[in-house]
Amino acid sequence: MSKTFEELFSELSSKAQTRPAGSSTVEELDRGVHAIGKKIVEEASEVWMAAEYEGNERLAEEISQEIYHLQVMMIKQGLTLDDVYKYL
Ligand SMILES: N=c1c2ncn([C@@H]3O[C@H](COP(=O)(O)OP(=O)(O)OP(=O)(O)O)[C@@H](O)[C@H]3O)c2ncn1[C@@H]1O[C@H](COP(=O)(O)O)[C@@H](O)[C@H]1O
Repeated sequence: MSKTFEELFSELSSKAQTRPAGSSTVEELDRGVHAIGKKIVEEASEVWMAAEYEGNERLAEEISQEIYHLQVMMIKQGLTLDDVYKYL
């Protein structure tokens, strides 16, 4: 099911609070900043490779994953959307 950036952030924030069993977000938050940072870097390289070699469908998917991991980092560190938006 598709969602907006804001809807995803709201969903992930709720999962961080309620910690439902089986949530990949809860697992990633528990792995910590170092592990989340590695996912962000890994996905960044996948975005790059998709743009160069794999076509726009794959690129869109990789960008969605990067957005997801960036949002997990925001939540881990207690950032709000406005904390980031103020720099846009
Ligand atoms: N959008 C995402 C999302 N994007 C990425 N991921 C996680 O990131 C992992 C993908 O990382 P990898 O790139 O290592 O996986 P991969 O198999 O190598 O994938 P490719 O890059 O090769 O395509 C997945 O296994 C998920 O754990 C996501 N996990 C959850 N969401 C959404 O977050 C919400 C909450 O999910 P849960 O916390 O699982 O309930 C739901 O709306 C989900 O759709």
